[in-house]
Amino acid sequence: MRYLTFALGKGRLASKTLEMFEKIGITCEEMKDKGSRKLIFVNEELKLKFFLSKGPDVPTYVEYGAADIGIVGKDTILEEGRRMYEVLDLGFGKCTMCVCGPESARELLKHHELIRVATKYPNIAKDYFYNKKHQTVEIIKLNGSIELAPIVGLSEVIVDIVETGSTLKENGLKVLEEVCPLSARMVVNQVSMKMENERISRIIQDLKKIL
Ligand SMILES: Nc1ncnc2c1ncn2[C@@H]1O[C@H](COP(=O)(O)OP(=O)(O)OP(=O)(O)O)[C@@H](O)[C@H]1O
Ligand SMILES: O=P(O)(O)OC[C@H]1O[C@H](OP(=O)(O)OP(=O)(O)O)[C@H](O)[C@@H]1O
Repeated sequence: MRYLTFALGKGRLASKTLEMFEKIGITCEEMKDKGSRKLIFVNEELKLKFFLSKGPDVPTYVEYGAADIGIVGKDTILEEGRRMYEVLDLGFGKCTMCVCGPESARELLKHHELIRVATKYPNIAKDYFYNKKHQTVEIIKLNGSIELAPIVGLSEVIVDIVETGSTLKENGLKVLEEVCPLSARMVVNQVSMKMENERISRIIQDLKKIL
């Protein structure tokens, strides 16, 4: 039997992902060592391999078949646009993609003014403004601390993830429009879904029972 390989993001979703797999008997003791710098873990008995990558790289590993299965946020799926099957909404990592800014930007959005939009998610922002709202905007890609942009005058608004809303609140910004709800998803390589259908379907069925 060949190894079934899982790509997991190193960030926020990691601990909930491991908890979820543990509930259906998929475990890897070694992975629980938080201090470890190891990136690949093997469960010889179950013939499983897990590796830890940056969240946005999970779809890349899955599309190319370096991983059979990935666990990743819906935001990353939308942003990366990779060819793979999205098979399950895992129900954790819930948050919302939003257009945010100071209250004063509400009018600019309403009147479809040519505004600047700072974001870590340029494809999601483009799709929202161009395809859904038919509004021309200038998109500026940032890599983090997105809330800074409207405060320092880089952009009028941002497109970013809102979970509790505290980052917005502490920086005097508001949700102006909601783009889409997000949560963690299980994704599967298209060839693996055929070649390893029995094992993968079993995992999906087991997960469905506990979700
Ligand atoms: N408050 C939040 N901020 C960001 N992401 C969140 C939040 N709550 C849940 N998520 C989900 O967790 C996923 C992983 O978030 P994380 O912050 O670990 O980033 P990442 O995708 O690994 O990227 P990076 O390493 O560039 O920060 C996100 O893609 C998103 O779906
Ligand atoms: O609504 P909240 O609960 O406050 O969470 C949302 C914040 O968390 C994320 O940032 P992250 O911590 O990943 O930092 P970064 O943007 O600097 O990478 C996101 O980009 C928001 O800034």
